[in-house]
Amino acid sequence: MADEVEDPGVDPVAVEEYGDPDVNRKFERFRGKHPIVVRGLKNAFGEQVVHEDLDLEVKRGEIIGVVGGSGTGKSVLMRSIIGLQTPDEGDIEVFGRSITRGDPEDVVGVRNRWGVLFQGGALFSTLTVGENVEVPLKQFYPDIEPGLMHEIARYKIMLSGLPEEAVAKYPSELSGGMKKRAGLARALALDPELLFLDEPTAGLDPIGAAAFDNLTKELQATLGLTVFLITHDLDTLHEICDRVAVIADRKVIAVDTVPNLMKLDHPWIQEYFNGPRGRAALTAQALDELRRHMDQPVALNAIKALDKSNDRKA
Ligand SMILES: Nc1ncnc2c1ncn2[C@@H]1O[C@H](COP(=O)(O)OP(=O)(O)OP(=O)(O)O)[C@@H](O)[C@H]1O
Repeated sequence: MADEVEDPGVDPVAVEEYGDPDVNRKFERFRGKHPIVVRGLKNAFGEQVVHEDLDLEVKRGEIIGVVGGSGTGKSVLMRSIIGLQTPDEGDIEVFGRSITRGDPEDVVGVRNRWGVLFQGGALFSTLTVGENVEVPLKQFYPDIEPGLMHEIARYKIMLSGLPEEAVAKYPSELSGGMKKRAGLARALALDPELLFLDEPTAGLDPIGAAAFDNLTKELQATLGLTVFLITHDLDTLHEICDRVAVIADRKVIAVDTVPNLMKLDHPWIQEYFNGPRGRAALTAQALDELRRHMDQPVALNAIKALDKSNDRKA
C-alpha cells in the first residue's frame, strides 16, 4: 500500500554518491508521495473535448485502477502521462518532473523509469519474445554486452510467468494470455518504478484473467511498483486495486477504494459497481475471502450454504 512520506522525490544517497548529474539521474529512485500528478488537464480533438480540468494524484506504491465508460478518455489520459499525447492545457508531473513543460532531455531521463503494457501487447511480430524484451534495453543501455542482455531478457520473461521456451517464440506462436505476459516482460525490462497497464485482462478467460491479476499484485508487492491500470474488469478492481479513479464528465469525478465508491450517488458509479455484474464480482471476491479462511468453521459453513443455494438455482 502507498507509503505516506513527504520529501522532495530524489534519493539523497544517489545524489551524494555520484557527482555526475547524468549518473545521478540513472540511479535515481522516486521517494516522494505522488509519482504522478495531473493538474487541470485538457485534451481535445477538434471540437471533441475529451478532458477538461482533470486532476489526479497517484500515490507511490499503490495499484490505481482507472475506469470510465467507453470513450471517456482513459487511454488518452495514459498517453498524456507518458508523453505520447500533448495536452491542450494543464500540467503533468512524473517523478516530480514536468512532462508537459519539461526540458526534453529531462523527459528522456524519466522515460526509462516506467514500463507500459499497451492493449493487445503491441509486440513486434518479426522479433522473438526475447528480442522484443531486448528492444528497450538496447535503446536505453546500448553498451550492455549481448550475453548479459539475453540473460536479462530471459529473466524478465520468466518473471512474467512464461516458460523458458517462450524466449525463442514469435508472437504469432503465443496464446492471448502469453502475449500479454510477453508484453509485461518487455514493460519490466528496465526495472521500472511505474507500470502502466492498459486493459491487461481484456480478452482473457476468467482463469487467465485472475492469474494475470495475481501476477500484477505479486510484482507490485515484490518490486515495489506503482501501477496505473486501465480496466473494465470488475474482478480486477475488487481483487487488486488499492484505489480506483472514475472518469466521467471529462474529469476524474472520484478516487477512492471500491467500497467507498459504491456509496457514492453518481448514476454511472451506481450502475457500474452496484449493477448485476458489479454485485457478481463482489460476491466472487467475498467467496474467495471465505475460501482463504476455510479452516474456520464459520467460513466453511458460509461456503456450504452458498454452494447449496447455487445448486438450487442451477
Ligand atoms: N488520436 C486521436 N484523434 C482523434 N480522436 C481521438 C484520438 N485518440 C482518441 N480519440 C478520441 O478520444 C476519445 C477517448 O478515447 P480513449 O481511447 O481514451 O477512450 P477510452 O476511455 O480508453 O475508451 P475504451 O474504454 O473504449 O478503450 C474517443 O472518443 C476517441 O475517439
